[in-house]
Amino acid sequence: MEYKNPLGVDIDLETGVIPGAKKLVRRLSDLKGYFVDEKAYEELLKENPVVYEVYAIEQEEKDGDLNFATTVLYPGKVGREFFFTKGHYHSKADRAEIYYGIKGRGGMLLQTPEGKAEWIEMKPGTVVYVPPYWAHRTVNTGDEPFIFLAVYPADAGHDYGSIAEKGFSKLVVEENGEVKLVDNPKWKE
Ligand SMILES: O=P(O)(O)OC[C@H]1O[C@](O)(CO)[C@@H](O)[C@@H]1O
Ligand SMILES: [Fe+2]
Repeated sequence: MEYKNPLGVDIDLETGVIPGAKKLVRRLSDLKGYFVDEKAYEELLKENPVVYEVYAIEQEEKDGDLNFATTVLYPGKVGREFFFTKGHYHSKADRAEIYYGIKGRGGMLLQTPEGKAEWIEMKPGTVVYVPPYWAHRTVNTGDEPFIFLAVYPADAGHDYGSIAEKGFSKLVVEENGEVKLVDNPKWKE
């Protein structure tokens, strides 16, 4: 029987970097059509800031194996919408996921395929259980990088389709200095 080698790796708790991980960078230009305020999007696109970076250690997409990744989600807004990750369902829809807050302030927006949304605030030490079938997006509501770890089935996959098309049923915005969940005007049942 051939066994894979165990791995121990230290996450840099200040920067979120995982040594030896695959790095993925998402700039504002990778998020075209995701933010509601298109005018504000076009304006900020002139700087095309990095919105988030992912450091992932991923296995072959086999049932029963696990991936883990840190995401460094930078502070910022497009109009009144806080910076967020694209958000996705899993290609194998019944795969769950665990998130763990490492640094900064933010939260997770989750939603069922029917559009029922939940918001879970996250700070260092928060563990979030993402149940099977729920789409999930992380949002930086603070003014420093929001860093978290995610552990997910190696065969979960990422289904971006319907979120890229319709977004989530709720937006996470700043209103009078508060974090508010408001209905997404673009959301069509
Ligand atoms: O894939 P998204 O929605 O852009 O999120 C960024 C990353 O966050 C994770 O959910 C966990 O780090 C990755 O699976 C994903 O690629
Ligand atoms: Fe996921």
